[in-house]
Amino acid sequence: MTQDELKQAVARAARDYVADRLPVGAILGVGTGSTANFFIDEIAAIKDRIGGTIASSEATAKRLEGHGIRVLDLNGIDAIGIYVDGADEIDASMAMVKGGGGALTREKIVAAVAKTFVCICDASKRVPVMGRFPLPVEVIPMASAYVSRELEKLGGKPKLREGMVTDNGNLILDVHGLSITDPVGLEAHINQIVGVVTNGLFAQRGADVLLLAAADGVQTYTR
Ligand SMILES: O=C[C@H](O)[C@H](O)[C@H](O)COP(=O)(O)O
Repeated sequence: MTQDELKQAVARAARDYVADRLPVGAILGVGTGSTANFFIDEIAAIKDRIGGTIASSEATAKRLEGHGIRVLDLNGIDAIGIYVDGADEIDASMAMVKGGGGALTREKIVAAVAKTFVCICDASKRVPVMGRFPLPVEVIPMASAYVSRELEKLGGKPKLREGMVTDNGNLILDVHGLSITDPVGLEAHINQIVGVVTNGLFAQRGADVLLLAAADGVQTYTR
């Protein structure tokens, strides 16, 4: 199976998960990226039972609206039942690296509000130790050089993502060369550097459910 076929399979499994578990009329959080895009296309078929969605990026909002799926303002709602999103890496503790598409901050906000975080991935994303995928860090533009120096002190090699401005008007530093053996500690440590908006480690609030697609089918893991 190609990687796209695996993404399609896991997106279908996530649609079924939502159809089974999200109460009719409840709010669904929707992630960003190529796997999330397959999921958005799948949920068009069940849009009448979804009360509305919270999008984790402008691109996701546009795709949802293209299917006639209602996109709401997070400030107008107080609960999200399920949040479905992809990841760049996920480890055995269900901690993730996210932000390959630059949407990490809004994704982290939606994840914080959601009752259940369902991560959807193909099997290539599951790793024993995270860090091979460069860790994205969203920074306030005027602080990018300072934050880079601070990240170097942690042993990383930050690289400014060329041509990328986030939906929030900020920059992304991709930190190479980390071996993330303490995801919770590293997430907290990087987030306290002045000028960092947030980093792509989702460890303090990891996934609750992982739907993982491999050639022999989609497996479900729970935290
Ligand atoms: O900012 C992007 C998100 O964190 C994505 O969920 C992540 O990069 C995975 O994307 P994809 O499904 O395209 O591999």
